[in-house]
Amino acid sequence: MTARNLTRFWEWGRKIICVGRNYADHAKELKNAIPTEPVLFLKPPSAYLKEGSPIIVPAYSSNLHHEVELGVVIGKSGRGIPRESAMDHVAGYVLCLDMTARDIQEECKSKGLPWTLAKAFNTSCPVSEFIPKDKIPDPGNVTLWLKVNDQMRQNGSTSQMIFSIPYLINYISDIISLEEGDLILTGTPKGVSGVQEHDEITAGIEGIVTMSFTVDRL
Ligand SMILES: O=C(O)/C=C/C(=O)CC(=O)C(=O)O
Ligand SMILES: [Mg+2]
Repeated sequence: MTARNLTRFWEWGRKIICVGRNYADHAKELKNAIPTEPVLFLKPPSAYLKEGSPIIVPAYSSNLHHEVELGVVIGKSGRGIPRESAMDHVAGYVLCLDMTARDIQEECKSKGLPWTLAKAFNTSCPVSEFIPKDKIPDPGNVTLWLKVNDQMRQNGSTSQMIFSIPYLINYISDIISLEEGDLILTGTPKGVSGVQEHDEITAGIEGIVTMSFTVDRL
């Protein structure tokens, strides 16, 4: 695989590994305890969505939430990757939305069931264009923002992450081997809220990238 192909990594069919509750202010807004180790879940590659196509609210949900997140694109495979060399495995970044059927997630949590229906549905992972690694020299200190219909809902810095990107790469790769083209979603800052059919979501990494998606129902 060449670096050129990696700019369309979402077509490779690789894993999407998501980290939850990685910002204390978001954990608190959903009344969760601050985690002492990363909370992980997965999305399938069919969750990817590129600009130009709408986010589809799952028919079984009436409370779809946005979560803006920094995505880390893996460029070099590995398992048990030491924290010290973790950044050598990063090819670049994307801005991501971890679209979440919050009502279904609450139901799953109360029944002790996995979050698959809430997190892994088609179009649940809108992504920006690929951002080469050198465009973000310090991914631990960028501002993520998200607006719905031009109203600011989320605005936070990756400096607020509980577990850093090197920590996450080390932790995840001890459990799940990382491959070229995998994507790690690093969690969302506070301000998650509901979206409706016809809403427009705009999000950005300050000074680096912006993206927009509309919301639709089938
Ligand atoms: O535990 C909850 O109620 C919700 C957790 C999440 O949805 C976690 C995330 O996806 C996140 O923090 O980004
Ligand atoms: Mg999330």
